[in-house]
Amino acid sequence: MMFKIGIVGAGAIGKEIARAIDDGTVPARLVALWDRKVDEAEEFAASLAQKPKVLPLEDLVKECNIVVEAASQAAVREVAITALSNSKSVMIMSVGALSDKELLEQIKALAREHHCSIYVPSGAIGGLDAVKSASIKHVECVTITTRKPARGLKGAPFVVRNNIDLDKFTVPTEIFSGPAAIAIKEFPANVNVAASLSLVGIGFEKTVVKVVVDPTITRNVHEIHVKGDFGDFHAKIENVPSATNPRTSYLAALSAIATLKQVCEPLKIGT
Ligand SMILES: NC(=O)C1=CN([C@@H]2O[C@H](COP(=O)(O)OP(=O)(O)OC[C@H]3O[C@@H](n4cnc5c(N)ncnc54)[C@H](OP(=O)(O)O)[C@@H]3O)[C@@H](O)[C@H]2O)C=CC1
Ligand SMILES: O=C([O-])CC(=O)C(=O)O
Repeated sequence: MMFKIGIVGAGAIGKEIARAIDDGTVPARLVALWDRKVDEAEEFAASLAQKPKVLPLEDLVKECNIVVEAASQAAVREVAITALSNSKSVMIMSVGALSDKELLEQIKALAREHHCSIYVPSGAIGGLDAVKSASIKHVECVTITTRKPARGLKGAPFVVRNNIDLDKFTVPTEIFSGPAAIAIKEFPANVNVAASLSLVGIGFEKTVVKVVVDPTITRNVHEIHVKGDFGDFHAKIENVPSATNPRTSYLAALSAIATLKQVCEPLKIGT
């Protein structure tokens, strides 16, 4: 069966995924895409060989069998519920939205009822396979420290509300430390990775997130530490920011592409 994919959100991640389907990296058809900037989406769609239609969510969902959300946390509810209610699987990039337990339970129930899947790519981090395995037994603590240059944190609600002038920092400075449940609301476009980590590990309340503004780096760095019955796990990734959105690491788009490839191919590797 040739998978038919629709993408909601044609920004840094959505466009990269679209190009990977268009050039055959993902063995599927890109049937439709949607973005609230409709004119830009039309122009982008026309630049692709597969000429996907630009359709609002309700229509897009009817055309495809996998719906990709690459828009925003606010879009997740509508995208996931519309897709799953129409018996279409969904891949979610704005994972922070799943800290809402009711929403998570609702979409899991819909997926079961309609025999569909909800895919959450590893995004901008590595090591979720190990954390998932470790979590079969007792895990004591999970911490993720996210370091970004000032431009990678601009506009975050925590930064805006506290009037933090990110450009004034001359040395790496921790501006936030707290549970993932709060971090993903305060930094919705910066720490979706902490949501994925919470979902596979010890949950949104116990996972600790630290956010550091670092004027000495140009990359988005995530460091993970996990301790449990299995031993200790340390991982550090230094991500190149995407060309069009400095908050988003390039690896997040590559991870989405790799996940779609895995969905479309028979061989599944990794925990
Ligand atoms: N899981 C992970 O590891 C990672 C997840 N992310 C998350 O993935 C998502 C996509 O990231 P990215 O591509 O960099 O973001 P961009 O801002 O580059 O692109 C998102 C696009 O979707 C549009 N959009 C937002 N809401 C809607 C909506 N309700 N309906 C239609 N279009 C909408 C935006 O329009 P407008 O510009 O008008 O808002 C924008 O064009 C973000 O939520 C981001 O935080 C990012 C990095 C890593
Ligand atoms: O891309 C990154 O480095 C991480 C990110 O923005 C997120 O998880 O929301």
